Amino acid sequence: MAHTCNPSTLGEINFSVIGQYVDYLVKEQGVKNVFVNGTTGEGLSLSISERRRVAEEWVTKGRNKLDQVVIHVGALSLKESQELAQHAAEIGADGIAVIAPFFLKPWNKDVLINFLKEVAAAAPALPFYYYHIPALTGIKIRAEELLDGIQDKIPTFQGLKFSDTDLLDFGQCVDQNRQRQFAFLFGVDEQLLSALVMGATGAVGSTYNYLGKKTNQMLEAFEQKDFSVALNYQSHFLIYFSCLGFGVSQTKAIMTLVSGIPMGPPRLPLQKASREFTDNAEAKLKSLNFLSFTSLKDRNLEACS
Ligand SMILES: CC(=O)N[C@@H]([C@@H](O)[C@H](O)[C@H](O)CO)[C@@H](O)CC(=O)C(=O)O
Repeated sequence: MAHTCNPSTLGEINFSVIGQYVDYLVKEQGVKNVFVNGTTGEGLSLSISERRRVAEEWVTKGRNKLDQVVIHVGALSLKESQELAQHAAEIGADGIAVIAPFFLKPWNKDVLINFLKEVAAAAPALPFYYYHIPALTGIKIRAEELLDGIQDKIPTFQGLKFSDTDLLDFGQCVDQNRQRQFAFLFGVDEQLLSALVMGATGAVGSTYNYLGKKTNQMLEAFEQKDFSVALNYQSHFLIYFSCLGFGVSQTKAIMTLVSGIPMGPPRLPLQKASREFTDNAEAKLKSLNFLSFTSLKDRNLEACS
């Protein structure tokens, strides 16, 4: 999500750079799938009308350029979630994703499914993804448990966006659904290689905004069974970047440095990355020759916007 650069205000969204952002992802990073209004995009910090407008911009500006625009429509209010789901269908999005409501919480799998089912029903023609991110929602229901029989309740269920480090749970999700054509999209970028081994079919993450090209090279090495090259990418780039800091504010600062597109500060309660962080990041990026990209490769990666 791009904001204007005035940290003393609410952090208004700078819609005008979304077209440029699409072009950057496609041409410079080889990323043609986007996940809009999720964690990195601070979707839960936006008003409903802002979320609608951001979704519209990505769908419009991405037309004939992006392969898939999936809109995160999760909200604490079922009605708001349904409104956003319906809106995503109306504007021609390719899918919707939903996190578990995290204030008044579903206390077991069936209750959570009941909530998800009602949201999915508001957009009955759109593929539906469950966005599993327990560290942020506090909902610890295992994804493997949730997936058991989910298509009977949610016929549009298409896959899982798994943003958790529990690779046992992830592996069981894959293993127990081998007969189904689900997408298993992994969301902990620094563990992607391990998740590929467990059967991930794609990845959604913040770092693909600026490491898409490098990650595509890792995916290619993995497909070629060139594991030492793949491991080299994973350790040199993703683990290295985790030392820089992977918070939403830091991602925006790094994205601005690498892409040249002003991402602006995040909205309160998040704080802008410190000057010290940005200077340090810039020096490291320069030493890695990371401040320019040229060629591209198209893979099953999604950037979070
Ligand atoms: C908690 C968090 O922000 N997780 C990120 C990761 O991409 C994360 O930034 C990365 O693995 C670095 O830790 C994504 O899973 C979030 C994401 O996909 C989104 O923005 O919706």
